[in-house]
Amino acid sequence: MAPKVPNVRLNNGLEMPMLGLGTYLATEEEGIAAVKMAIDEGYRHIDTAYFYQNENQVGQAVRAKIAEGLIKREDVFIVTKVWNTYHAPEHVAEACQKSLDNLGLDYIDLYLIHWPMGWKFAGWSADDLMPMDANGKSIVSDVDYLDTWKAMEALVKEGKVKSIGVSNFNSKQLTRLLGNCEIKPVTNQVEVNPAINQRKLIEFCRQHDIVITAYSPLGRPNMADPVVGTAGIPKHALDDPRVIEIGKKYGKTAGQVVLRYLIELGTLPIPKSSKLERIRQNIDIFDFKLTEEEIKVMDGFNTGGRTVPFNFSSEHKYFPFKEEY
Ligand SMILES: NC(=O)C1=CN([C@@H]2O[C@H](COP(=O)(O)OP(=O)(O)OC[C@H]3O[C@@H](n4cnc5c(N)ncnc54)[C@H](OP(=O)(O)O)[C@@H]3O)[C@@H](O)[C@H]2O)C=CC1
Ligand SMILES: O=C1CO[C@H](CO)[C@@H](O)[C@@H]1O
Repeated sequence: MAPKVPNVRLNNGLEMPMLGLGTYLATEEEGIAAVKMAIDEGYRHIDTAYFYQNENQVGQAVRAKIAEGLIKREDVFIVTKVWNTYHAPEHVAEACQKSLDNLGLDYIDLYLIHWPMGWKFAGWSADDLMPMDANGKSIVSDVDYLDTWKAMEALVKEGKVKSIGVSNFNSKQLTRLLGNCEIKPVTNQVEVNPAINQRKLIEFCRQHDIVITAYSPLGRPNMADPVVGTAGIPKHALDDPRVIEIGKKYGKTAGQVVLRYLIELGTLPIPKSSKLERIRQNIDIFDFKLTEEEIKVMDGFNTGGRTVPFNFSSEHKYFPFKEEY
């Protein structure tokens, strides 16, 4: 039987599976196959984004599994995100509708502001998503994320999305949002892995009843990314003999130990894989627990180094990574 993933209760009373499938760079046939395999293996939470240009594939896979009778729509938690070029309130509803159309679904479980920084609107096609100046810096817009948020709240009221949240927000930005919103964000999706364990941001969010979704939970081993390359990739724990040794004790791989560590931290990891063996492994982490000693070993990898530093937008007034957390 496929492992069952526990749910967490969100601050709006809805539930969200504690682990999901990441899909960045899983496009075309690979994307469809990965999501189908994941659903077969027990995943009930899928993370995508307009920016990934694979909502269509995610939707195809989910709808196929519904048609097969394996799941019902309400059994699966679909997360997608409004991209930086669509922050103007007049673009948010259209961006959401495009995501719904791409997915072929009539509601989104969780819709996130992908980054706090708004960029210049350049169009709706894949080529329009990264407006850059001659120096390779993103061309900004001055939209305030509080205005974007109001448009997100309207989507909840219209029933197009069940929950809303943010991604890549720091604690100051969250504080400002919490002081100016009608609907609280249910999650902040940020990078969390042993190299950047985010203990302070996790504690801050816990105090405000916001769950942390952990992106790049494995530190993107061997992944070449067209946006940030491999330059930002911090040394990860996967090859470390101590982590491999901890895994042996439980009959688990180093990857499973890393993902379990993120669960112990209280986060919701969304590892990406398109390979059946890893899709299976990455969800099979709910039958063991790390000891305090083992958690200390994992804490020892924390350097604060980011896989996704996003430096080309560092001059934006809402660039999030200049604050400590
Ligand atoms: N909000 C945001 O700004 C961001 C959100 N995200 C989201 O988070 C998801 C996960 O993060 P991502 O950046 O993809 O990085 P991950 O840390 O999930 O790493 C993915 C890479 O690790 C490989 N891999 C998967 N499982 C294992 C394993 N058990 N052992 C060794 N290697 C493994 C995958 O290869 P293979 O497929 O060949 O198995 C892939 O190359 C994204 O896919 C996306 O959905 C990510 C970045 C930013
Ligand atoms: O979600 C994401 C996936 O990774 C990309 C580049 O590394 C990011 O731009 C983006 O935020």
